[in-house]
Amino acid sequence: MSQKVSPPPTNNRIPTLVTKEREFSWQVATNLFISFKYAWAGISYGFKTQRNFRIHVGVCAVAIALSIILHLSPVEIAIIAITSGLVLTLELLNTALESLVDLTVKQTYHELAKIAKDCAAGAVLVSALVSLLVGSILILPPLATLIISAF
Ligand SMILES: Nc1ncnc2c1ncn2[C@@H]1O[C@H](COP(=O)(O)OP(=O)(O)OP(=O)(O)O)[C@@H](O)[C@H]1O
Repeated sequence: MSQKVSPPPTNNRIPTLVTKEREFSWQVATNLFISFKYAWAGISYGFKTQRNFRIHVGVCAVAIALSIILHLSPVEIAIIAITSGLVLTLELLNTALESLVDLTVKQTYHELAKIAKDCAAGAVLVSALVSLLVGSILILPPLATLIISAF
């Protein structure tokens, strides 16, 4: 089966897409404070609209709190913080990608839209499972010791 292949972009077309002015953007943050404001708006949108994001925030907060209460080593706490941060980051990227797909195809079915959304959701799931595994390995033994010693 033959497939149509587009030619590579010619050199004189590339610079228009890579200018500092970002002419295709509707608005550009003018300073660092405004950039933080928009980043916070994204996190806030994720928290308000995505049930999975709220669940992950809760689970990550409990995992980090437990690792501090159980006096895990700084490296162990850092590992739990990194894996937690990865899950939350991927959840926000998943939300961003969902919005982009919806913006592109609206309410029409498209096989590529399905692949994009399924893969993004899969990335979140992989990170959540790894995070669960890491949390269980580091938190469960000292937690079990604490519970047993209490009886
Ligand atoms: N335009 C589309 N074309 C084809 N399949 C789609 C389309 N929109 C959604 N789907 C399918 O429906 C599933 C659910 O879509 P949705 O937009 O809720 O994404 P999601 O990643 O499951 O959402 P969330 O992360 O919020 O649970 C997608 O994983 C995909 O398989």
